[in-house]
Amino acid sequence: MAELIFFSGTMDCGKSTLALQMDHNHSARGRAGLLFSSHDRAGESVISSRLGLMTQATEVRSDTDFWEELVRSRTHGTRVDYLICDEAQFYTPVQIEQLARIVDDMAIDVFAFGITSDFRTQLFPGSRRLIELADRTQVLQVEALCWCGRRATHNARTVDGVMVVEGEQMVVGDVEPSSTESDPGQPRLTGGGLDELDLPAGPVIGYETLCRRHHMRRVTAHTARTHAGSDVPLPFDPAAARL
Ligand SMILES: Nc1ncnc2c1ncn2[C@@H]1O[C@H](COP(=O)(O)OP(=O)(O)O)[C@@H](O)[C@H]1O
Ligand SMILES: Cc1cn([C@H]2C[C@H](O)[C@@H](COP(=O)(O)O)O2)c(=O)[nH]c1=O
Repeated sequence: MAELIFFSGTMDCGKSTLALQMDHNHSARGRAGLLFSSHDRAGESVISSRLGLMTQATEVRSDTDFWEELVRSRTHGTRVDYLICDEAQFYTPVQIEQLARIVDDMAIDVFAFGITSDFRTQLFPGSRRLIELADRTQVLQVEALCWCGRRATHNARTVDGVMVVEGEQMVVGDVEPSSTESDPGQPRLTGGGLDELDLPAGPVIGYETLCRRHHMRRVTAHTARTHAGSDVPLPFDPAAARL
């Protein structure tokens, strides 16, 4: 029986790696798959993993109709047994419904990968629809960690190193290595969009995975280091933080 499975987790927990591994394992057994992604950090029409793997994929745009895509593929005689759908948080709810219909009416497996919530801890509309419709939602086993060592459950956005809780829901970007204060290679925001070629113009946008406690208290690795290096107490009770 075909299934719609949503593999979810925070940023940087290995979703794209798993997406490429699943494609490899299924195709190695003679199954035929189609790969999709949307706004991958590495550019258009690819699925890229931080482990260095990168594979060509069809870019999902706001007007992409998965049902039409599949009908077209089949009309051209292409066999399709499964779909790999990365960055699924960026798909529209209607596109998620198309994926569910493909599972039920065409008996094609759909493996979707994405983060559930944004930097404000609110569900992406596409992820919400996936949680509502998926046969199974599977949280990835590999856990991203908060700077405090706890399991990271939330994604924080930083602007010029400062955690923010307001702004556009979608800004493509990467997690900052916690050891660097300011990475000139990080994406910058210019005029409402992301433009890596125009580095000096806008603020530096970064992401960091945090536990809920530190997300709610807005304590990033940088904030914690700053406070640890001074006499200023952390903005919370350290005894409570150990709980
Ligand atoms: N240099 C490295 N050595 C080993 N593992 C790494 C390295 N860099 C990244 N990873 C692994 O890759 C994971 C991120 O994989 P990726 O598929 O890009 O994540 P996601 O798609 O969830 O954002 C990290 O959690 C880590 O486990
Ligand atoms: C939290 C959050 C993330 N994003 C963007 C940043 C990245 O481009 C992707 C997530 O990619 P990953 O492979 O899971 O690391 O989503 C965003 O646009 N808005 C957010 O709130």
